[in-house]
Amino acid sequence: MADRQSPGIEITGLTVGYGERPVIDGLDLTVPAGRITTIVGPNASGKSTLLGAVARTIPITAGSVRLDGQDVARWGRRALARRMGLLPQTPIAPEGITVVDLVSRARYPYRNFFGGGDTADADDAVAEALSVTGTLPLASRLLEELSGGQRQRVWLALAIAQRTPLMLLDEPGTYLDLTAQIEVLDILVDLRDHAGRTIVLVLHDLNHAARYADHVVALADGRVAATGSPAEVFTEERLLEVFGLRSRVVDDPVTGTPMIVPIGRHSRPEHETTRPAVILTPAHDQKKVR
Ligand SMILES: Nc1ncnc2c1ncn2[C@@H]1O[C@H](COP(=O)(O)OP(=O)(O)OP(=O)(O)O)[C@@H](O)[C@H]1O
Repeated sequence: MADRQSPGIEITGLTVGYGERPVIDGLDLTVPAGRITTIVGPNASGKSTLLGAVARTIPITAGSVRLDGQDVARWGRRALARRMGLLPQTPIAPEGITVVDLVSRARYPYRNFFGGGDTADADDAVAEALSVTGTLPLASRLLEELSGGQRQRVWLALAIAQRTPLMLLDEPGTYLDLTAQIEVLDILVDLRDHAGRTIVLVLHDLNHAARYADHVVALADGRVAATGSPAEVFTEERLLEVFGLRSRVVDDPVTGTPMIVPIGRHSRPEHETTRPAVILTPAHDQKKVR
């Protein structure tokens, strides 16, 4: 499944934050090579900060991130960008850029100082990325004129066109309808299986994480609260502990992986509903019915 180029990540003693107080303090974590790892956790638990620290878009205070056993801090920008690509939660594009021009920027790390020197298959990489993400028909459109979901697909195309052995994706399903979210996750499985990529993605949808992850990392308050297979991490006890979420965990009828059924304050099994339904009619004429 994984080719020899797939890097695993080894994070040791990672401390990172934005001011005085670190968001992540002394975190140790191993991410397996050639697998899909999902990072889950409540809002503000440090998921994006962790991805940013791995990709070096956020400076770290202490600790190390090693890829293939090598400290990424020693690599220059281009060398790093040939090994890993980060799709952030809210990527920023220059104004007035077309889809094809934006996706072509993925090839920047392979060009030399004069703008040449990319591998012969550069055009293929861009065309293939546009094709698998369904954005080929949008190629000549301006990015700012696209819908949120179309834009999200274009950003994914950019990450794919970079052809890095390690892909870091922060909520790649944002703005996408359910069919498109599943399609994106299926594309990531293809990239793992056929291109041997190591994929790390932040997901809020725990059922998607349970279905698609080989490995799950649950963060809480900047620390690793649980790590392991979906079956190991997604238990009713852990979900309560990490997310404060009451739930039932059952077998997904399609895949057999854990399926999380949340219990809200107003969730009651139908047979326990004893209150009579109220038919809303003008106030003077309300009837209660069984
Ligand atoms: N640029 C920033 N400057 C200052 N504090 C920040 C910055 N970015 C994030 N933080 C803080 O760091 C903490 C972790 O944020 P982070 O974005 O990593 O969480 P997250 O788990 O990805 O959250 P979410 O699920 O809401 O996207 C939060 O308390 C947040 O307020």
